[in-house]
Order: sequence, then C-alpha cells, then structure tokens
Amino acid sequence: MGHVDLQPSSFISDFLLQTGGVAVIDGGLATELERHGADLNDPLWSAKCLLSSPHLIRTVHLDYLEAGADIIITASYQATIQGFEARGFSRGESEALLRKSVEIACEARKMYYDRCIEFACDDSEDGRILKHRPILVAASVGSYGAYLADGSEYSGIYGDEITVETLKDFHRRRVQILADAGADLIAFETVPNKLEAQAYAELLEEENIKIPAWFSFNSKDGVHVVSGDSLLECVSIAESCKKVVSVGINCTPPRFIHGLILSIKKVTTKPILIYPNSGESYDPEQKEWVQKTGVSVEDFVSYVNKWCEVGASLVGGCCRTTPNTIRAIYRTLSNNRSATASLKS
Ligand code: MET
Ligand SMILES: [Zn+2]
Repeated sequence: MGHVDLQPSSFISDFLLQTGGVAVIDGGLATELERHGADLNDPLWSAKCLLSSPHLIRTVHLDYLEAGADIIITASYQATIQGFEARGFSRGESEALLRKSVEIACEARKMYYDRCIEFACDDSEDGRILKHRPILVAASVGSYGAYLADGSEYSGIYGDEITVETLKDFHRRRVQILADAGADLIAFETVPNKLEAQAYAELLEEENIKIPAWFSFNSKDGVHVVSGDSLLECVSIAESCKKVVSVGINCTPPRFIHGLILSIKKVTTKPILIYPNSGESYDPEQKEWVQKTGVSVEDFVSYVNKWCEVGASLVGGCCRTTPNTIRAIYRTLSNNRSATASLKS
C-alpha cells in the first residue's frame, strides 16, 4: 500500500503512527454476508461467496471501510485449494479463487479512495466515514479445522495423525498464493492450538514469505487457547518469528479479553491485536449462533478504551459484529485520541 515500511519490525509501528496509535480492524465478514442474505451453510462457508457473489464481498468490505476500519480481512478464511478441488475445480482454478479474495478487497479499497476524493470530507451526512488514510488488506488464513468444518476449529483437537509437517503441507501453497496476490499481510486467524501456530511460523520462514503476518488465537475459557494448549506458549511462538508483526485474540467473548491481554503482554513485545466476537454462544450441533446471548454494541464499545489502556493496539470485531460495531469503535477511539491530543496541547 506504499505508506508502510516493509521491514517486519517497523511495519505495524509505522502504520500505527499514521492511525494515531490504535488501528481499527473490520468486523465479522461471514456474519455480514449472511445479513445480506448469503446462505453460508456450506463447507466453504464465507468462501462460497467467491463463487456465487463476489460483488457482495466487495460491498461488505466497503461498508467496513466506511465504518472506519483501517484493516480489512479477505474472504479466504475457509478458502483452500483442497476445499475448492473437492468441489470439482482444477488446481489452477482453485488458486485463482484464492487470488480473487485478495483482488476483491483491493478493489474495495480503490473504490473507497475514489469515494473519499468524490466527497472530500471526513464524515458524510449519512454517517459514512470518508477519510483518506492508509488501509491494509489482510489475507485471511483459517485453520485446518476450519477447512474440515467438523467443529475442530473450536476444539483444536486434530488427533495424533496430524503433525506439524501435515499442517505445513496443508497450508503451504495457499499461503504462498495469498502472499503473492497483493495483500499487505497475512492474518492467521482463530488459531486453535500450538501445533498449527508452529506450522505457520515454520512456513513463514522456510518459504521465505514476502509479506508480514499476524497470529490471532481464540480462547473459550479466558486462559488457554481453545485446544487447552498454553496461550503463553502459543504467543511465544509468534514472538520468536520475525515475520510476525502482531499477535492477539479473535472470535472470543469480550468478557475474556482484558485478562487475555494482560497474559499476552507478559510474553510479547509486538503490538497486540484484539477482535472479539459478540459474546453470543455458538451451537456446534445446530451450526448457528444462539441469539441474544451476547453483549450490545454499547457494552462492546465500553470495553474498547480499557483494552487499549492495558495494551491493545489493533481493535475490531469478529463473528456477529457488524459495521455498527466498527463505527462505534472508530468513534470511541477518535474521541479518545482527540481528548489525549487536547490534554497534550
Ligand atoms: N475473518 C473471518 C470472518 O469474519 C473470521 C471468522 S472466525 C470463525 O468471517
Ligand atoms: Zn469469528
């Protein structure tokens, strides 16, 4: 994107200088695609829209940019060469679909910049944020468990036959394709266990991946990652990998985040990222979220400044959060930033 130094060590710190100290990550992509009517009950989940409705993915990215997101995450979470091949696509077609996820996000960013020029004001009357600013496209990589679509994404239990090598072989080509497709970084999201974190770290080094990455783990008890592995050991893997520029937590209930940031801080010097889900519980049998079990946008946002005070530098939302959540995060952070600026002046 041209504004950020490509040295992994300063990539995020340079970006954060330009965003005023904290960057806003987008909200749930699959959630928003469903809200627009997409049926994602499919092994490809949100990646199904790469086949059926790419324009909808672009619209959702644009909605998040207009809600104030500085980073948008591509629709490749559950897009894998193996998954597309199982649907009858050739190897070449499957790779093209992965690239397409990045191209769609880049197109949305271009359209957004065009709108900023057209409107030439920071806030439009209808509440859209149209402010020219550096925007990063993060290429999503979901776990092996997400590809399996059998619940192991939230158990992190893969069985003894799955090793670091199996996982590296599973992700290798996908990561290479996404890294060469024009994304600014790779978002390894919802990482459920230590084995997969290790596989990602080794792949980044061994394959000489040219763009930086973030590692984002999920937790369901506020202490461990979902498999039960030690969060501190998982974060330490990210900490030792030079290509990893940020580490944190996603798709985890907001009530656990404060404690998780305090733990992560003990083992990392890298900027910490946080994009929780709405706190609603997920019913793996029914494959749906249980409505009204989560927190309101107001409650979610009331946590945000506290998360930043204790050390989060990138904040957004995951499943069941929407552009409204992101707009509220943007506004609370801008209020906070201008309050800090006036205190200093
Ligand atoms: N980026 C993905 C999405 O918002 C993360 C999903 S976590 C299960 O759809
Ligand atoms: Zn999620």
